[in-house]
Amino acid sequence: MEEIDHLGHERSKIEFDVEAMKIVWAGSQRALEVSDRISRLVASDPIFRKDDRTILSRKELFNTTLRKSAHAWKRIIELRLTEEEASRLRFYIDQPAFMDLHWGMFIPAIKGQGTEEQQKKWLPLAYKMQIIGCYAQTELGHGSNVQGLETTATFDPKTDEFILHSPTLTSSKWWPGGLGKASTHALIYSRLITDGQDHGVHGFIVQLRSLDDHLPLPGITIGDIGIKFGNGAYNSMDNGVLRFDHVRIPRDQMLMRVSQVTREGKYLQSDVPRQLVYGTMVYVRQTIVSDASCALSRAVCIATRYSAVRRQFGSQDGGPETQVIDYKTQQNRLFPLLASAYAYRFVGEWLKWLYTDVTQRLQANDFSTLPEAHACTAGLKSLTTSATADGIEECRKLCGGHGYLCSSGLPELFAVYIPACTYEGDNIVLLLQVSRFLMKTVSQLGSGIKPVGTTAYMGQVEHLMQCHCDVQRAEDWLKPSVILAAFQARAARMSVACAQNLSKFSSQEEGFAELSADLVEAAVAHCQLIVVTKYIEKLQQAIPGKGVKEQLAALCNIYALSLIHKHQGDFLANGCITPKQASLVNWQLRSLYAQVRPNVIGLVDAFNYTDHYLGSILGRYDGNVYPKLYEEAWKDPLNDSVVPDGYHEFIRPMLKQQLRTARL
Ligand SMILES: CC/C=C\C/C=C\C/C=C\C/C=C\C/C=C\C/C=C\CC/C=C/C(=O)SCCNC(=O)CCNC(=O)[C@H](O)C(C)(C)COP(=O)(O)OP(=O)(O)OC[C@H]1O[C@@H](n2cnc3c(N)ncnc32)[C@H](O)[C@@H]1OP(=O)(O)O
Ligand SMILES: Cc1cc2nc3c(=O)[nH]c(=O)nc-3n(C[C@H](O)[C@H](O)[C@H](O)COP(=O)(O)OP(=O)(O)OC[C@H]3O[C@@H](n4cnc5c(N)ncnc54)[C@H](O)[C@@H]3O)c2cc1C
Repeated sequence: MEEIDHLGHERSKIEFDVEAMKIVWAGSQRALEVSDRISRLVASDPIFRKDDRTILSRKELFNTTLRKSAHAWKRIIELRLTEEEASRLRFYIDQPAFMDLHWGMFIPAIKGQGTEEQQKKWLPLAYKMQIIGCYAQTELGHGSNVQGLETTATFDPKTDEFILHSPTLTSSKWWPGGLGKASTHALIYSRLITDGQDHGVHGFIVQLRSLDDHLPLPGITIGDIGIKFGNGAYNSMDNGVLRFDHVRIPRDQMLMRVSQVTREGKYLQSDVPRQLVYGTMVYVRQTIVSDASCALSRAVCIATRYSAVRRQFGSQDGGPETQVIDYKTQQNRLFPLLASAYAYRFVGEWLKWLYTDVTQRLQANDFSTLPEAHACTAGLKSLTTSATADGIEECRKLCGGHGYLCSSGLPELFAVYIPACTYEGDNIVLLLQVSRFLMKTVSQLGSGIKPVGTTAYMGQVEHLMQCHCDVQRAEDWLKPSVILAAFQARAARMSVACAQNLSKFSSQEEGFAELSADLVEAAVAHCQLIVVTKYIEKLQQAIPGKGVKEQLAALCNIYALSLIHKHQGDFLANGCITPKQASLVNWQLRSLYAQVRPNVIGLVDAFNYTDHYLGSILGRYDGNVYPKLYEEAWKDPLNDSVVPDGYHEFIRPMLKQQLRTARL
C-alpha cells in the first residue's frame, strides 16, 4: 500500500535546506552519518523494541534491560564500534541501564581520580566489561551535602587495609544506579579515617559481588530501592541500597590522585585541589546539558508534528478546520521551546569544549579555570534540565487529550526525564553554587582582578549599572548587541543588588541563607545570559545551506525575546528596559513566529529522529496519527477479551443486585 505523507503539504512549504540543518544539529557531516546509521541499526533490531515498555512488570522490564545491554555489548564487539558509535547506540536504545553508570561515571571517576598505576589496573577490566561498576556517593540521609556523608573507611595499618563500614541506617548508600542488581564493583565515597582522624570524603573501589556467582561478598547487604515514578521510564534502572559491615579492602583501592595514605598510615595531600574528588560530577553535568537538548527536541518534535495534523474549529463553508499550530497561543507556547532545544544544543557544544579545555589544563597542573567550569556546568545543568522538564509537560498539554496517552510517548519521556532536575545535584543547590561564584566575582571587582570568561561582562559593571536600552521600534530587538546589552545589564544588576544586600548582614553565611531566593534568581539571569551569548557566537560562524542561518537567527531571537517577556519583571524592576520596550518585545515575537511558522516541520525534521526513537504515534514522521492511534488502542491487554476478566465476580453481581433493589 502506498504510504501517504500527511505532513507533505507542510514539507512543501519549507524555505530552507533541511539536510544542511541536520548537519548543524548533529555537529558535523560525519556525526550525522554515524547518528543516522546507528539509529537505523537500532530501529531494525527486534531486541531493541520498546513499544511494550509501559505495560511490562518491573521484573520483565529489568530483564529487557539486561537483554538489551548484553545484546548492545555483543553488537559493539561484533561490529567493532568506535566509542562515538557505541555512545550513539546507547542513545538510540533509549533505555536507562546500569551500563550508563559504568561508562558514564565509574570509568570517568577512575580516570580523573586514580593514579596511573590504578588506571592501569582497573581500566582494562572495566573497558572489557569484566567488571561492572557504579558510582555510589549518595546515602539515605545525605545527597546534596557530600561533606555530610557518614560511611567510613578506616585504615588498619596492621593489615594494610581499609575497613568500610555503615555506622547508621542513614549511612546506607541509597540511589546509585546499577548498584541494586547488576554491578560487581562500586566507587564508594566515604569518610577517610587514619589514626582516629577524619580527613573527609574520598573515593574507594570496592568489590560488591562475586565474579563467579554474583552473590554479595561477606559483610555486604545489597538490593534495589523500589519502584520509581511512572510506567517504564526510569524503572529499567536498578537504583540500589548498600550497607557495609566492616568490609576490608586493600589500601591501593583508595583513589589516590588527589591524596594518599602511605603504608604507615600517613595522610598526604598532593598539590591538586581537593575539589577534584567532585570532578566526575562536573563531567556528567556537562553531558546532561546536551542531553537536555535531546529530550526537549524530542518532545517538541512530537508536539509540532501533531499540532500540524490536529485541527479544531474555524471551518469555513464545510472546509477543513484550522490546524492547531496556526493558533497564536499554540505558537507562543511551542516555538520558544523549539528555540530552546536549539539553544541548548549550541550551549552544550560550547560546554563540551570548556570541559575539554579545563581537563587539558588540569593535566598540566593549571587549576585556574576549575571554578568557572564548576559554575558553568552546575548552572547550565540546572537551567536546562528545569526548562526541559517543564517543556516536556507543556508539550504534553500542547497535544491535548491524546498527549496523556502513553502511545504519545510524552508521559514516559516526562517520567524518565524529570529526575535530571535532582540527580547530579539538586537544581537549587547547584544554582546556589553559581551565586557563590558570582558573589566572589563581584567582591573582587575593586581589587584589580579582571573577570574573565563567562563573567567578563562584569568588567563593565559601572557602565552596565546605568546603561539604557536602545530600542525604539520592534525591529530594534533583532540586533544582537541590543539583546546582549539587556541580558548583561539584567545579570549584572541582579548580582550587584545581591552583593549590596549581603553586605548588610553581620556574617556572609547568614546573608546567604536569608537572601538565597534572590541569589538563585541572579544565578538564573547569569546562566540565561551564557546561553544567549553562546547562541549569538554560534551565528557568527559560517553556516552553509540555503536559509539555514536565517532560521537559526530567528530561533535565537525567539529564545532571547521570549525570555525577556517571561522575566520582564527582572528587566523592568532593574530599569534595564522600559514598559514600552517590553511591549515591543511582544510585537517582535509575533512577527518572528510568522517567520518560522512555514518552517517548523523542517526545523523538527532536522533532528533526524527515527519513529522508533521518538516512540510516539502523535509524532510519526508521516503524520498518520488517527488510524495508528485507533490500531494501537486494540493492542492494550484489556482488549484481549471482549468481556473483562472480573465481570462474573464483580460487575454481574452488582448489576443483578441493582435489578433486585429496583424490583423492591
Ligand atoms: C550499550 C552501552 C555501551 C556503551 C555505553 C556508552 C555510553 C554510555 C555512557 C554514558 C552516559 C553518560 C553519562 C551519563 C551518566 C549518567 C547520567 C545518568 C544518570 C545520572 C546518575 C546520577 C548520578 C548522581 O546523582 S551521583 C551523585 C551526585 N551528587 C551530587 O551532585 C551532590 C551535589 N552536591 C555537591 O556537588 C557538593 O556537595 C556541593 C553542593 C557543591 C557543596 O560541596 P561542599 O560542601 O564541599 O562545598 P562548598 O560549597 O563548601 O564548596 C567548597 C569549594 O569547592 C567548590 N566546588 C564544589 N563543587 C565543585 C566541583 N564539582 N568542582 C570544582 N569545585 C567545586 C566550591 O565552589 C567552593 O569553592 P570556593 O571555596 O572557591 O568557594
Ligand atoms: C533517578 C536518580 C538517580 C540517581 N543516581 C545516583 C547515582 O548513580 N549515584 C549516586 O550517588 N546518587 C544518585 N542519585 C542521588 C542524587 O544525586 C541525589 O538525590 C541528589 O544529589 C539530591 O540530593 P538529595 O536527594 O539529598 O536531596 P536533598 O538535598 O535532600 O533535597 C531536598 C530539598 O532540599 C533542598 N535543599 C537541600 N539543600 C539545600 C540548601 N543548601 N539550600 C537550599 N535548599 C536546599 C533541595 O533544593 C530540595 O528541594 C540519584 C537520584 C535519582 C533521583
